[in-house]
Amino acid sequence: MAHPVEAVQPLAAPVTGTVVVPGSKSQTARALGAAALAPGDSVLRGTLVSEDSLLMRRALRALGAEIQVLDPPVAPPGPDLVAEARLADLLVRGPLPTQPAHAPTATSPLALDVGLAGTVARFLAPLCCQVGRPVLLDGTPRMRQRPMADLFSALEALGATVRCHQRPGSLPATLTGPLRGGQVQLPGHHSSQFLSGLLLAAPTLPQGLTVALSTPLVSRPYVDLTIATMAAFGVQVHEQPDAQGPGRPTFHVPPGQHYRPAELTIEPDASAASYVFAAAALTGSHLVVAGLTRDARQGDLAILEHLQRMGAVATDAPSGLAVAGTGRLQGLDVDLRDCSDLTQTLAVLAAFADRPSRLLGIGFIRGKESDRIGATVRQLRALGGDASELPDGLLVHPRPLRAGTLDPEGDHRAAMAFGVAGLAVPGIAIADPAVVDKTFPEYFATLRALHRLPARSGPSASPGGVRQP
Ligand SMILES: O=C(O)C1=C[C@@H](OP(=O)(O)O)[C@@H](O)[C@H](O)C1
Ligand SMILES: C=C(OP(=O)(O)O)C(=O)O
Repeated sequence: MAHPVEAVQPLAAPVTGTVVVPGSKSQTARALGAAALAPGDSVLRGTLVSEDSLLMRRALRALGAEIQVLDPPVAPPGPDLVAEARLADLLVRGPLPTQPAHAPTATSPLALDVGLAGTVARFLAPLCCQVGRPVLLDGTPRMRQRPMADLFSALEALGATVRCHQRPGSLPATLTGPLRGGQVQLPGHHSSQFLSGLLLAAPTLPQGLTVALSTPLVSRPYVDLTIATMAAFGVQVHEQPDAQGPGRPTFHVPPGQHYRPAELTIEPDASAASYVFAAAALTGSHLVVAGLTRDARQGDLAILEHLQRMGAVATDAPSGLAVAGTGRLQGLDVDLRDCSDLTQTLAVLAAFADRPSRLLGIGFIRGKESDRIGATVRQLRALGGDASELPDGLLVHPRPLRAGTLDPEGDHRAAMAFGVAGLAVPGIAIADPAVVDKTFPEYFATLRALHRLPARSGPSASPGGVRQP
C-alpha cells in the first residue's frame, strides 16, 4: 500500500555510487508520437515507465497505434549501484490511421484522458485533428487550468474547430479537424510544448507547416529535442533564427515528408538526474547518473553547470556523469527560462547556500503542475526557509530548514526537490509521495537505497555535507 507520507532519512555520511534514473520523459513522448505515425515497426529502448508516458501510450493506442512492451532491460546488481528505476523497451507499429484530407465522418467524439501531462495534451491535440473523427481531450482539475489557448487558436487558424466545454482556451475541449496546414503565428512565451506539438503533427498536414513565433520562445532546448527526434524518424524541420525579431524564429516543415520507422535509445532523464546530482552536492557525496553523457540533447543537463557554479564538482565518469559535493554551496543568480524544470531543485539548494540566490526568467512556470513560483516560496517558508516571489522568478535567502511535512501541492518536482533536503535535514517528510509517479515512480525507493551505498572515502572525500547557514 502507498504511504500517505514519506519520511526521508538524512544520510549519516557522504556516500559514493551510481544511480539509474528513468528514461527521458520528453524524448519518450516525442519518440512515441513519431513512431506511431511511421508506417512499420520502430523500437524504442529505455523508455520512461511512469504516469505521463503511460498516458501517452494509452492515447496513441486509442488513436490506432500498436504498442508492445518488449523485455525490459535489467540493470545488473552491484553494491555500488542503485537501480530502482524501471525502463521499458517498446515496439511501436504504425501508422495510426490519419485522414487529413477529409472532414470527419464519425460524429461521436473519441474521449482521451491526458491526466496532468502537459506534453500529452499539447503533443496530441494537433494529431487528434487528423484522425477522421472528433476527439474530446480532458485531464485532471489542474490540467484544466493549465494554458491551452495559444495552441487552440493556432489549430483553428490551420483549419480545425475547437469547442471548449468549460472555459475558453482550456480543457475539456472537443477538437475536429482536419488541419490544412500553411502558415500560423504562435506566441512562444507560455510554453514551448505548443510549438513541439504542431511540429510533430506537421508531416500529416497536406500543405506543410510554417510557424512564426510572435513572442520569444521559452524552454528552447525542448524544441531542439523535437527537431532532433523528428530527424531520427526522417522528417526535416527548417529554422530561420530571429525571423520575427530576437528570440522569435520561424520554423518550416515542407509538405510531402513522411516519418520512417526507426530504432532509438532514450537518454536518461536529465531533470530526474538533477535530484541525484543535487543530493550529491548537498550531502558531500559522489554520485554518478548511469548512462548520461555530455551529448545528451536535454536542456536540463544545464544542472551540471549550475551546480559547478554553486561549488560542486561535475565530471565525466566511465559509466555516466558524476557530481561530487565539496561541503559548500554558493548562492546563484541564474536565468532558467531554458531549463525551468530545475527551479525547485535549485531553490532547495539555495536555502543551504552562502548568499542569496535569484532564479529568474520563469514567470511562465506559474502554469505548471502547481504555480511553481508561489508554491516553492510557500514550501520553503513552511520548512523555516526565507524566500519571496519576484515578477518572473524567486529570491531565496539562505536560512536553516527545519523538520516538517512538505505539501507538494500536487507537483512531482516539489516532492522530489524537497526529498533531497530530507537527506540533509532530520525530520523532513513528504506528503502525497505518490505524486512522483508522474515521472519517477521509484524516486523514494531510490532515495532510500542511497543509504545502502558505501561511504565516500579517499583523498577526494569532502569533510561532509553542506552545513546549514
Ligand atoms: O516539451 C517538453 O517535453 C517539455 C517542455 C517544458 O515545458 P514548457 O515548454 O511548457 O516550459 C518542460 O517544462 C516539460 O517538463 C517538458
Ligand atoms: C512541466 C512538467 O510537465 P508537463 O508540462 O509535461 O506536464 C514537468 O514535468 O515538470
